[in-house]
Parts: sequence; C-alpha cells; structure tokens
Amino acid sequence: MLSPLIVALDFSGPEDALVLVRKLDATKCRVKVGKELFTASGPGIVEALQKLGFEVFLDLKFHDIPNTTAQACLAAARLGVWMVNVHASGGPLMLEVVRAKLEQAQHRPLLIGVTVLTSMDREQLTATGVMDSPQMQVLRLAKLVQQAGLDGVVASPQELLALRAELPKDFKLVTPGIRPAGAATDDQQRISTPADAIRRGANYLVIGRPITRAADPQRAVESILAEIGTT
Ligand SMILES: O=C(O)c1cc(=O)[nH]c(=O)n1[C@@H]1O[C@H](COP(=O)(O)O)[C@@H](O)[C@H]1O
Repeated sequence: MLSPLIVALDFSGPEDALVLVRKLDATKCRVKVGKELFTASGPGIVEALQKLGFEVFLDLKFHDIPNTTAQACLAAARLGVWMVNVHASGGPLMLEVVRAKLEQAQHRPLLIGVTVLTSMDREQLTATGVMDSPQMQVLRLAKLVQQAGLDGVVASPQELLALRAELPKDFKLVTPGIRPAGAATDDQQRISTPADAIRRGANYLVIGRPITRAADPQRAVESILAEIGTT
C-alpha cells in the first residue's frame, strides 16, 4: 500500500469507529486506534478493523519502566498491529529493552518513538523543566530513538526538515498536526498542510478530525491524497 495516510479513530466507542471506517477504503489509508477507543473497546476493536482490511497503528504511547513497556509492546505485537509507539522520554534503556523484546515477536510491528507532542509549544515545554526549544528537544529524542534501533519517530511538521537533515534516510517520520488549508486547528499548535508535510520528508500523516468530522470522510481522504500527489 502506497498511501501515507493514517486516519486517527478518536471515538468514544467501537460503534462510532466502525460506522466511520465502513465509509473508508482500506486501500487508501490505514487507521489509528488511540487511548480513548482502545480503553473503551479493548483489543476486539483491533481485530474488527483488521477483518475489514485495515492495517492498524496502535497508538497507546507506552511510557513506563523498561520491562513493563516492553511487555506491553509484545502484547501489541501479538494483536498483529502494523505500528506501535512508546514515549521517547522513557529514556535510552527503555527504548533498547523494548526494541530487543520485539525481536522475539513472531510478527514485529513498526516501533516508533513519540518525541514532543504536537500540542506542546515552548511555554508548555518549559513548564515541564525542558528549557530547550521544541525543535531541539525533538532532535535530541529522535537521536536516542534511532540509536536504540527503533524504526522512526512521531514529530510535528515543524521539525521534519531538521529531522530529515540529521537522521538516516530510512528512518520513518510520522506526523500529526496536519491541517488542510482553511481547516480548524483545534488543540494542535505546531501544524502544517498535508502537502507541506510530505515535501518536508514525512513518511506518514496522522489525520483525525479533518477526516472523521468531514461530511464525506472518504472524499476528504481522496482530496488529501490528491493534494499530496498520491491517488
Ligand atoms: O502519536 C500521535 O499520533 C500523536 C502525537 C502527537 O504529538 N500529536 C498528536 O496529535 N497525535 C495524535 O494524532 C491525532 C491527531 O488528530 P487530529 O488533531 O484530530 O488530526 C490524535 O489522535 C493524536 O492523539
């Protein structure tokens, strides 16, 4: 599948998520199951989506001591998900232990590190004790992720150019905070249009509300794919 689109299924339960995905073409996008939907629905939602032909990014952003995080990722691998993620700020040891644990999995999902959330601006980051700019912190965390042997990072569109310049070509860049021109920004701070994110080197675009709240979600997918030159 060539589509870089991952539709974020941020719903309060499985019914609404399944109503939405039945409007989508599984050959044109993947789907992301995050904390709200997974907590409300359990692993059954992953299986239901897979049965409908969708590859699933299980976005639970694990962040715990190394063993607990690694076992959680292994449990995700057993669900057959395509991608799973952990917070890079869990530290180098956690990242290495998780990567090594997933090597034992029969089916190994792509393993991605979350850097600085796209809802964080400089002020929010400073309040957590990180005095560097979001971009410097993203780069620092991305290097830790790469050195630990993970497949890529989640980062905002605004850090893509710097990441592409400093990390190997095959390192995957997964980018939320995407808003087609004129769309509401909602709670996102560091955003760009789909075309800009691809131009700056993103491999995958995570897009939620601009698709899930569209009157015609499949049409929204098609129009984003047309904008980035993938049909
Ligand atoms: O890991 C993510 O997917 C993620 C990381 C991040 O830094 N920012 C971010 O918005 N996300 C997710 O990307 C999706 C964005 O949704 P929309 O803002 O509705 O497009 C949500 O499901 C977020 O949980």
